[in-house]
Order: sequence, then structure tokens, then C-alpha cells
Amino acid sequence: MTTLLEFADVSFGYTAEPILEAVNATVSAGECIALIGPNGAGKTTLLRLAAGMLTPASGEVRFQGAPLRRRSRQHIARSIALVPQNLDVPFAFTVEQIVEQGRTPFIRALGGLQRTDREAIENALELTDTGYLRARIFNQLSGGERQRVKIALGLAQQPRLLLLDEPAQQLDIARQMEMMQLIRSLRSQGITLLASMHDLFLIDDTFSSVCSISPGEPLQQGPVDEMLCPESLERIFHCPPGSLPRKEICLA
Ligand SMILES: Nc1ncnc2c1ncn2[C@@H]1O[C@H](COP(=O)(O)OP(=O)(O)OP(=O)(O)O)[C@@H](O)[C@H]1O
Repeated sequence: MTTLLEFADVSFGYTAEPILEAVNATVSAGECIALIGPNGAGKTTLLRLAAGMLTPASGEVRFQGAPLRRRSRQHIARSIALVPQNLDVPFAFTVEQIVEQGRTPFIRALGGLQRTDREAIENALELTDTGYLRARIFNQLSGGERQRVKIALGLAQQPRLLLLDEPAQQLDIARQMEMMQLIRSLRSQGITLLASMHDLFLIDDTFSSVCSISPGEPLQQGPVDEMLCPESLERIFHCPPGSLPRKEICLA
């Protein structure tokens, strides 16, 4: 499989205190990876580094073999979309206006939206089943509706790699199932995904593999069943050995 994204010995900290140290990881084209780890381990930070929004203190993040730090924000945004946990929209923008923002990296000066931009926007609305919300004010939507619109915004960028930060957060069980169905459908369309996930029970049927970050542990990547076994989870989440139930822990 072709390597799309690569972390090569990446270290990063917001202050002198490192959050990520000598991280090595790869995301291959077509993969759908769940990123797990304890609160504060650095999942959001890793996603921001992957999107080129943060620059490593040392090491390199590469996309299709080229270091991200040598690419412009606009260039990166044509290939990689990050769907954040929270999207602050200060004005009464409609859903359609929000999703249109995904085309910003493609618009030429004074050019406005072209036919290809309109097609990308319609496709994103259709894939996320948010077309019926297009005239609604984003800030007035429910949490579940907002989640889908945020993903539509990312998809409007027509990214090779879609990064999702906690896509299932604050969703009820039915909306969580719909979100996982959406992720599976994006996966079946060949979109490469890396998503931070707290709810481990949602991972099994949807993701192709799991990547873990945990303080004091090297980053690990592996098949879902191996990564979600009790022994592995106890190590990742720093639970005492034997504390996770063996019987019904069959997450995978
Ligand atoms: N802008 C920032 N400035 C300073 N410290 C930050 C900043 N953003 C995050 N941090 C710190 O970096 C660490 C990692 O944060 P991050 O949000 O990446 O963790 P996370 O694994 O996504 O956490 P959670 O599961 O709770 O969402 C935390 O200790 C956090 O407080």
C-alpha cells in the first residue's frame, strides 16, 4: 500500500514540556485508523501536526513523501482536511455557506465558486446527508447535525486524507451508529481516514486498524483485535494489570 502520511521521529510540545516524543507512524492510502489514548495524551495535537497546523520541534511529518513544513497552508488544504472537535462560527452562517468554506483553498483571486466547486459542495452535502439542512443556521443545529456538517466542510476540500477529531463525541447511541455508518461509507469510497476515538466499542466494525498514544509508551499501530485486547488497553490507559474485565471486554 502507498504511504500517504508519515511521522518520522516527530517530537512536539506547546511549552518546554514535550507532549509527543520521537513518534513514528504511517498512514497508508485507503486505511481507516482509530487513534486512541488517555485524555491529554496528545491525540488532537497529533492530528494538528498531521494537518500541518503545528510544526514539529524535531523530526518530520511527510505527506506523499514531502515534508509538510515545505508546503503552503493552501497546498496542504487541497490534500488534507481536519475536522475539529469544535467549530466556532461567530456569525449566523447557513450550512451551505459553511460547507462552501471548504473550497477556499481552490478559489483563485476574484474567481468565486466555479462549477467544480459547486459539484464538490453538493457531493459533500450528499455524502453526509446534510443537503436538507443547507438553509439552516449552523449555530442553531443539534450536536449530531453539526458533526455531519463539519464533516461535509472537510469533504468539500476533496481531501486525500480526512482527519476527524472525536467524530462521535456528544452523540446519542443512534447518532453514533449513523456516524460510524458515514465513516464506513467514506472508507468504501476510498477516502483515507484517521480519527481520534474515545468510545472503543464503536471501533470494531468501522476501522481497519488502531493507533495508540500514551504517556511514556511508544506509539503503537496494529490490528483492531490486538490493540483492543484487555492487556493492551491496560497498558495504553495505565490501568492496573487485570483490572479490565476479561469476559465481556471482547471489543473486537
Ligand atoms: N494550545 C495549547 N497550549 C498549551 N498546551 C496545550 C495546548 N493544546 C493542548 N495542550 C496540552 O497538550 C496536551 C495534549 O493535548 P491534546 O488535546 O492533544 O490531548 P488529547 O489526547 O486530544 O486529549 P483529550 O482526549 O482529552 O481530548 C494536554 O496536556 C493539553 O493540556
